[in-house]
Amino acid sequence: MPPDASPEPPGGPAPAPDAPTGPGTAGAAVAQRPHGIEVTGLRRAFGTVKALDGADLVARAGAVTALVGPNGSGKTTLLLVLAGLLVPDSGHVRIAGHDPVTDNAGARARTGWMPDAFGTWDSLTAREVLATFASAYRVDRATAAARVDELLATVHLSEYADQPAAVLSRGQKQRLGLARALVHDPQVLLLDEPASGLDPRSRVDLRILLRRLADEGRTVLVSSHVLSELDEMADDAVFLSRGRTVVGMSEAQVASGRRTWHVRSLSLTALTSWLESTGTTYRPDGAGRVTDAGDPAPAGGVLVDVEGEAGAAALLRDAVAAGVPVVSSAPAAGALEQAYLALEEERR
Ligand SMILES: Nc1ncnc2c1ncn2[C@@H]1O[C@H](COP(=O)(O)OP(=O)(O)OP(=O)(O)O)[C@@H](O)[C@H]1O
Repeated sequence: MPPDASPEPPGGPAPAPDAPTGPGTAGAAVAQRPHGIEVTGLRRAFGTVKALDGADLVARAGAVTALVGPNGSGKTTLLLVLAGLLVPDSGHVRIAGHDPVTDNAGARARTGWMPDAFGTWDSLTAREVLATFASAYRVDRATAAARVDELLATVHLSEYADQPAAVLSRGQKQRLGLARALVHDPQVLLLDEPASGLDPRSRVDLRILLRRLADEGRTVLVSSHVLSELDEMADDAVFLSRGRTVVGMSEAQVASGRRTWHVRSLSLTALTSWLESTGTTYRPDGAGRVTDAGDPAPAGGVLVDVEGEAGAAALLRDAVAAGVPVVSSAPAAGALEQAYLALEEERR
């Protein structure tokens, strides 16, 4: 049996979650909900390798938080500890107010975990896989049957409901893994590289679903190497490096940092002359966008570093006021990617 496919959480079956969504109960449940994820000073070593070396993290309820870091920085180890599947050496963890070490069942009842590769029992049908997990989480039969059908539809697997999981493609298994993570209506979602193996349509669906789950008041923590994807879905970001949190940022902080913008003009000469006259440094965009080698005023673009979105707005305003025929001005890369690269640069 794959390690992540255990139907029964370690420490015994989880009690039913305390976040009912039925009519008349949701408001009270939301009001009582403890908030998000809190991690302080988390350490976990494998022999001499310090996978987590004093990591701190806060992920808010009602928001999608991106967990970002290079290979081997400890993201999966952190998610395994949060999911109650790995005991830390030291540190403090709260999942919706519950400690996964001292109250493993309580924490896991409130946590939906999607590993980077979802191992299923290949002889069970997709419906049976979800029903088995629902039963392990003590979801009552009638509720479970309805929720399984609803989740299969949500992840576009209804037509495979009665097919053995063995026939599912990698991307379809990922989607089944996402449904599995949601089967007990958890308050906190932990997703390790959820988009890997998904086709473009499924990635868009995933983004919309995660936004909806956060809007419902859940805490969503998602790791991915595809920063452009995280950019589009995350409200906050936590950067991990060598087992430590290097920085936690809100969306507003990420947007206000120094970033490279790509500015394109109908006349490259007019643009570069104006930038030089204002003392603004720029770099060629490397795109070879000159439209006509013989054109005395070819169109083209440059890269300019500016302070946040306010700096970009000021640059555009001043260029247009000076008569530069600007046709576009946009970030050269996503905010998370630029923040990540800047941090990497600092660490060298
Ligand atoms: N079970 C294990 N036994 C020994 N070392 C481990 C184990 N799990 C993780 N490590 C080590 O701990 C460090 C952190 O690994 P982890 O998988 O948490 O990183 P990651 O940020 O998820 O990496 P990636 O982005 O490549 O998935 C790495 O040096 C890794 O080799």
